[in-house]
Amino acid sequence: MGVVCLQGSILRDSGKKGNRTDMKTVTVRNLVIGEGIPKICVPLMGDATGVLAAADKVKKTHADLVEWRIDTDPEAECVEKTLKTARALRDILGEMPLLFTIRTKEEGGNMAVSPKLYCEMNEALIASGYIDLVDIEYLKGKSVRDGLLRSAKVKGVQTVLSSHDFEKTPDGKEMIQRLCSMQQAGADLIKLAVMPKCDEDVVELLKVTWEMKIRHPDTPVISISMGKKGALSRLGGELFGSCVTFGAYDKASAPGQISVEELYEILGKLHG
Ligand SMILES: O=C1C[C@@](O)(C(=O)O)C[C@@H](O)[C@@H]1O
Repeated sequence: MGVVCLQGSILRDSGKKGNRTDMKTVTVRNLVIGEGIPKICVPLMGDATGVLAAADKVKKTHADLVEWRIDTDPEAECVEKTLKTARALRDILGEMPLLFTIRTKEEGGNMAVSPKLYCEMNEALIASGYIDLVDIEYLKGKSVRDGLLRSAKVKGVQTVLSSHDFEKTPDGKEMIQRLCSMQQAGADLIKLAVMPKCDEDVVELLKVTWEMKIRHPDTPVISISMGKKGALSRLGGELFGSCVTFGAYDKASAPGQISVEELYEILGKLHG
């Protein structure tokens, strides 16, 4: 543990003492991600009827964007039905950005899916014109992720390369390497969610996030320390350099999520 030295090296070596960073931003519809208050993303879970009803309600909250967790839909494998729901979702959301996510079992989600179906579902949604962002799991491998990154680019869909560890928090060096590899793969946003076992794990994730902001600011980062212990990582993104925070509406999609309205209030207060 402890590969990242916050006070001593990062600030001095980078010559970036103070608030300056060259963090890039990503604009999705009217939403600028990567500057100011972290954007609040509300996951939508369950079957099509539940997702559409929740979308209608979430639209009236302070959410900035929504994540559609298709892996929580028992009929997710029917691509035709998913496209129909995507269209209805688009109509409800209007200009609110929509992130499409298949969170697979390997990464803590609900769907055991072959690489072939993973690609087919994502390709269909990318081509549909109904989604704005797509989550691509980094560990699905180079050919899967490169193919999807390419298709998304062609269709103007923005990409979130993601990596999750629901068991532990890897050491700082490994987390930096993972984030840098995802950055080099060419995603628009990169996301790392890990589980803390102790207080130091939370601090380590925050330090890693900070190091990315100072040393590797070319891609906006989303970082999460999950569970109750990691709450600070869902609130302190403006300082540490995490540009999106996931907040629950009625159902949390991961341990430790804070409700959307509570998040809105606290983020506003922290922003001052
Ligand atoms: O990757 C993430 C982050 C998350 O796991 C969280 O901890 O808030 C929630 C997921 O829905 C999302 O896809």
